[in-house]
Amino acid sequence: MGEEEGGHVDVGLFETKEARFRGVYKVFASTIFGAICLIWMYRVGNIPTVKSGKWAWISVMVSELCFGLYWIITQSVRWRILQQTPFKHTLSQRYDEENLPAVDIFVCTADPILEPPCMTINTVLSAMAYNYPANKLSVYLSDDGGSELTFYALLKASIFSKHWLPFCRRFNVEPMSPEAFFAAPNSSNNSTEYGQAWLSIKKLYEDMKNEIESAVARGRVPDNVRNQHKGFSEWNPKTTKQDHQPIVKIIIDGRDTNAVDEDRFQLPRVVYMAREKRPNYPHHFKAGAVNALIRVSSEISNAPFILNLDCDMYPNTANTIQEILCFFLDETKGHDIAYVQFPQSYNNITKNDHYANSYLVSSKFELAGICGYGAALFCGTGCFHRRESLSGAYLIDYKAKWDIKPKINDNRTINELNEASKALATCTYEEGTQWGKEKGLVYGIPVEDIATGLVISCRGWKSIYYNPERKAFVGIAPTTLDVACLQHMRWSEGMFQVFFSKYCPFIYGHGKIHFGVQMGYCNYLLWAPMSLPTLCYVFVSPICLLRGIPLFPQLSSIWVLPFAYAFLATYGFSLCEYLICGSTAKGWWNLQRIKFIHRTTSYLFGFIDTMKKQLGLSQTKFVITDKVVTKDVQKRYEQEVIEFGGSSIMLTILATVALLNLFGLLWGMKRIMMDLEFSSSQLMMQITLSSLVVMISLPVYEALFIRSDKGCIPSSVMLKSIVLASLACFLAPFIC
Ligand SMILES: O=c1ccn([C@@H]2O[C@H](COP(=O)(O)OP(=O)(O)O[C@H]3O[C@H](CO)[C@@H](O)[C@H](O)[C@H]3O)[C@@H](O)[C@H]2O)c(=O)[nH]1
Ligand SMILES: [Mn+2]
Repeated sequence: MGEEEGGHVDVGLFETKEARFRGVYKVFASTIFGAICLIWMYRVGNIPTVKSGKWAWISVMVSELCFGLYWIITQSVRWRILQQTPFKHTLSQRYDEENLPAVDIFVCTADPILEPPCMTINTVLSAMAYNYPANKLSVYLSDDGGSELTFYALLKASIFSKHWLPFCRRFNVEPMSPEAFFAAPNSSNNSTEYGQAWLSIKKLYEDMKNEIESAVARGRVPDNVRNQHKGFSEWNPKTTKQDHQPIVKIIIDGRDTNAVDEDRFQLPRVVYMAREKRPNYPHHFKAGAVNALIRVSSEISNAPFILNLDCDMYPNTANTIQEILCFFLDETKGHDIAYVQFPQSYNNITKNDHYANSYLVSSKFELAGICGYGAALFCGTGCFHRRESLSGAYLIDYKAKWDIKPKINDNRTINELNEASKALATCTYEEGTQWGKEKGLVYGIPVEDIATGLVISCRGWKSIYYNPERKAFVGIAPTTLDVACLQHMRWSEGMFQVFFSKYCPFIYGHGKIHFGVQMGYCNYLLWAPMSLPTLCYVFVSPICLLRGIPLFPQLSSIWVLPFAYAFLATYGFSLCEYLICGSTAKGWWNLQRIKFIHRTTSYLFGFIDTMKKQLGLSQTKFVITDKVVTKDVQKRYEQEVIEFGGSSIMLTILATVALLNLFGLLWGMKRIMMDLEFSSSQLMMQITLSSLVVMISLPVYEALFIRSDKGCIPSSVMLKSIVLASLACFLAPFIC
């Protein structure tokens, strides 16, 4: 039964294959579903009639109802996992350079301190170095920081590109990001042509990097440079991140035949944009930036395909554009495709991934599983869009227009183009228009990407999730718990807001997207509320343990089986999935810890913030993640030591849960040892649960009581959590 043949679904420029063994999985999943139903039956049938323990029982029952329903919702993404294979060679046979469509690449940055300009230009340089006809390639940098430092860095990068691009071309360099390339161990040999070129290009890079970094350290660009480029006249002492006029500067003009590299090959177009910002106008964060880019680029190059990138996510493979064109240009199915999303990968993951940043299982199975129903999640970066789909078109109205000619014959001067574009990047431009609603990225939600992807899918478009063997885009993952929690808080909050908004997949998507996609979205949209049942479980169970109130069947009862089976089977399966992705068992254990931490802290605050927003008590915000690490922190990161610190409320909750379960465990053990008459086996499952929490919290105890480095938990948090946990023990008789 079950083993399905991985058959060909179609032929053309790309091929789709279904993963095997899904039939076996369906049988397995039904056994778990059976166990969940039995657990629910047990709970409903055994509600205590006496007062003591009744509410605890009911709260655990409701939690289990939530866990069960959430498990059911997450099933759709495991039923039809698709793998895509593009045929680049067929593409190159059918399309010569002349016929290939133009591509616009957007890079977003928002703060020269949190996102160092050197990092940003590495992304720009990698994008410029795509192995793609330069006259068809334009790179736009949106600078929401409105910083002359970023502009300066981009100017420097445009000069360096004249050497870097030929170097990449000559030696087929990958990754095309100079920083990543030089950081990788290399076997350069000074005597070879490559060795010589390597040395001299490295020196050029280091010089440029030093100049940019020292300007950033001083906080301003050198005066002599300022006089060399008239672009700097846009900045004056009053210019701030929140208050400045629109700035658009074409740095390399794609039409200019003199804009060539040292091998006299044409350079791709490079444009700097800082949209207008005024304190009394909402700017809608990244969504606002991308929408301004969509308009500005339509004025300058108007390429039919757009690649969206975060400043920290650099292109890692030179032929990616050819690969995605295989999807878009496929004769039979290509015209339905709105976007092609790649997984997010990071280059700073440690061996056992102690912040669980690699999202291995999501990337390999879940996201590919949603694609099984014809849709992909838009994840903000590493995504190629068809311009029309991003500008609000419905599939029905769309006529294949990919062969729109790039605007090479535009006779306007650079200045005229700059000025015309500026008008599209003002604060007032969007007033009374459909931008942010029907057009472009959706406003008002901190995960603009997820909401936008959903809206596009509901307009009839298909989308593809493509996970190639070699990572196509590589970024920087958070290196402290604080940043990781902030990011997850924004995500969980944003996604829960989508659930609550008019974009709720079950309502907005009803009849427009497959039910499997609706469920697939909810896998992520419901992170925030799932914090409540988790917290209930890890608070109520140890408190009842302290009071000697059993919440689970005793070991001799047959009802233990569904509990044990549901637990062991789901976690066993999750471990297998993780190991199949090629990581370690310790990595899986770390993932469980981080999930536990997020569910008890980040998601709780994400939930609270969503509620506040629903009640009109707070506004949408987007906290940018810090991409800079100090040496000290970097060292602990490499040693896989968790960097606590940051929000003390989150840490207090975390420490209180850890201590409460420790108390519960010790007390429960004592009960068993002292009171043999007491049916100790009734408490065994609670003891097991608390010991699991204790085991997973070992680094928390360590950070509370043993560590003394800067990444430990501060003593004020320690005191607060001891008081809170003791109070909970003390109040236990009144709570349960
Ligand atoms: O006002 C803003 C705020 C952010 N950004 C840019 O948005 C990107 C993502 O910001 P980051 O702080 O790195 O957030 P992440 O959590 O790493 O980003 C993920 O999640 C976001 C939604 O929460 C998506 O927008 C991103 O594409 C996705 O990579 C960065 O390039 C920023 O420069 C702006 O351009 N303007
Ligand atoms: Mn990021």
